[in-house]
Amino acid sequence: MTTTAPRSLRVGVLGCTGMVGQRFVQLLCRPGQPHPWFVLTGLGASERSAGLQYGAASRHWTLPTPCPAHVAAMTMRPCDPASFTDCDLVFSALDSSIAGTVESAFAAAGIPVFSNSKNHRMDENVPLVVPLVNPEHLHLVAAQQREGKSKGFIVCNPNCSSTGLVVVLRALDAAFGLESFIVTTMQAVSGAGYPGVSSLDILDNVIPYISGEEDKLETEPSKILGTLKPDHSGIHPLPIKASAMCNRVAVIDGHTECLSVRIRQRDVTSAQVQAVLENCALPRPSTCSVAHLPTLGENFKPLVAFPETQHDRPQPRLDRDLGGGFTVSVGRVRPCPILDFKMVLLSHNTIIGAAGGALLNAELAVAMNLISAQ
Ligand SMILES: NC(=O)C1=CN([C@@H]2O[C@H](COP(=O)(O)OP(=O)(O)OC[C@H]3O[C@@H](n4cnc5c(N)ncnc54)[C@H](OP(=O)(O)O)[C@@H]3O)[C@@H](O)[C@H]2O)C=CC1
Ligand SMILES: N[C@@H](CC(=O)OP(=O)(O)O)C(=O)O
Repeated sequence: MTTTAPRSLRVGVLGCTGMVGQRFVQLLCRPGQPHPWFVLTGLGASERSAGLQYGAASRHWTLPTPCPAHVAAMTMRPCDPASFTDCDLVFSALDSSIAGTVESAFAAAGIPVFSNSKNHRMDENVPLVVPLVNPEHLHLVAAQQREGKSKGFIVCNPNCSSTGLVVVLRALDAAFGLESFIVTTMQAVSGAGYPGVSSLDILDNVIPYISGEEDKLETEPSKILGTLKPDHSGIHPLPIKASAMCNRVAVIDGHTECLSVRIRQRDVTSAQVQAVLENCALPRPSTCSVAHLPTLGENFKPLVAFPETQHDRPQPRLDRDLGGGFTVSVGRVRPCPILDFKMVLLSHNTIIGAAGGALLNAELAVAMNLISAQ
């Protein structure tokens, strides 16, 4: 099978007016460089936006590139499957208060859903996929299709802080065996959506609480780093102990995380850990090549490891756009006097941590022949 043949699937974006929804529009409709496989056909958000043109409904445009004129002129639809029957798949960037039921309704109606929301992430037969880490988990969708008697399904990407974290943890687990970790996050304001945290709360400040976040960082990595059961009915989670502390900081985009790990292998040096991170490669599932997905350029690197000489990296302003926002970065690798090693990592929360991750998951599903035109 090939992952490079041109395709033309019609896609919708649910929750298209928000921080993540706008990223979907940007990634799908780059000026002069439309997505080679996906044509943006349907846009949906709340009843407040239905019937408006996208340009008017998304008037709080938050990205530095303008909204493409042809998208600004599209008419918004309500988020029900009957309004998206012309779409072969949908991306969901819906508020979690509504995402659970809406996404289930689309899957039941036969429309595959690639979701950013937390609602279905830990469902037994829903794959929780970071394409740079566990692409083979996508095979779980067959169990959903059997159960729901529908060609629809739901694929989730994890919490935006879990995403960068598991790219690093996977490399360490594969090389040395991972036993436990402690992570402290410094999360950008774009993670809270629009309008998010008030400027009077966040300027000149750090807020040491993000509702529900620590629990996700302590549970999602075990599922993502787990093993697909041989009958593709679920995941055996990786047994790891985890502790997370999450903070909101006055950064626009890019989540920074201080990580300490305990590994199983003894007598490992910092130089060996550094070498493993520097040589981190894309996973190679048997069914397709992640390296040939159209959104990832030639020679894409999932992880950039800064050497000891660049001891003040990664930094969000300098490094969040590495690899177009799809590359995770790590630095300051050194021994930890309590666990074994400590380091700092960074990932773009609305690109690889949200819309970009879901876009790669959909490309992967197409490459694995899990999706057909309606
Ligand atoms: N921001 C980030 O870094 C990340 C976000 N996520 C998740 O992605 C999802 C979107 O996040 P984000 O873009 O930040 O959120 P925003 O608050 O910026 O956007 C929410 C979107 O949901 C729509 N919406 C709200 N209520 C309803 C409703 N009742 N029916 C239909 N649509 C509705 C809004 O439409 P309208 O404009 O019409 O109100 C808007 O399009 C959330 O579930 C979030 O948890 C996941 C990873 C990272
Ligand atoms: N809570 C994350 C973003 C987010 O929406 O996460 P989740 O999809 O897990 O609720 C942040 O604030 O940065």
